[in-house]
Amino acid sequence: MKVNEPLNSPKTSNPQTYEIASNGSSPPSEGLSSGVKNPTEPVLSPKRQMAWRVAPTLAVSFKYAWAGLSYTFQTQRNFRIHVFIGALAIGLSVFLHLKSVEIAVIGLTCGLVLVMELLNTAIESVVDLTVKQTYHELAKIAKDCAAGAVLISAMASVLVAGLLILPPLFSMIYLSAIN
Ligand SMILES: Nc1ncnc2c1ncn2[C@@H]1O[C@H](COP(=O)(O)OP(=O)(O)OP(=O)(O)O)[C@@H](O)[C@H]1O
Repeated sequence: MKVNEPLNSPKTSNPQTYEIASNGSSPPSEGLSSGVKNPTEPVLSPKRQMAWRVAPTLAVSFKYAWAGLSYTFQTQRNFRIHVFIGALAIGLSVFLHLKSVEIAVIGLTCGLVLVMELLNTAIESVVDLTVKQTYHELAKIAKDCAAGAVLISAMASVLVAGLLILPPLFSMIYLSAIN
């Protein structure tokens, strides 16, 4: 796609043009060195000029991350259920003296479910921000796919728990019943 000078730049009699790659990536900056600004620059700038606010320090970044976790915990029932089940699974793994690598796999799987829930919440918020209370087929696809991602991760965690936790748990219950 041919792109002329950015809208906010002064018009010249011989406007320079550059090619935007068909895959959407930005053109090389060397070709823009003669005063023609790349219109995508504010978006791609490390300073993120499109952002309303950028966290100035690492501590502030953590504060915002905690705010996201806190929001999701308070508003999403499924997230609270997954936190509870995850804590239970890791607690049981330690109680049953599973191998370190097994506890690590269970921890990673529980973490994956929580991450998916957080991303699901983020996507829901962006979709609601975009379409508000109107129906849109693409909004439905975005939300349904995000919910599907959570479902897949939850099913994987059930499989992992079934393989790693249930056998030693049942043998412990069986042994304590016959003794
Ligand atoms: N703006 C919209 N346009 C079209 N369909 C929508 C829209 N908003 C929601 N939906 C449909 O309603 C379903 C439920 O929406 P909701 O916002 O509660 O997402 P959800 O993933 O079910 O939420 P949660 O993860 O909290 O259970 C979506 O999966 C989607 O199919």
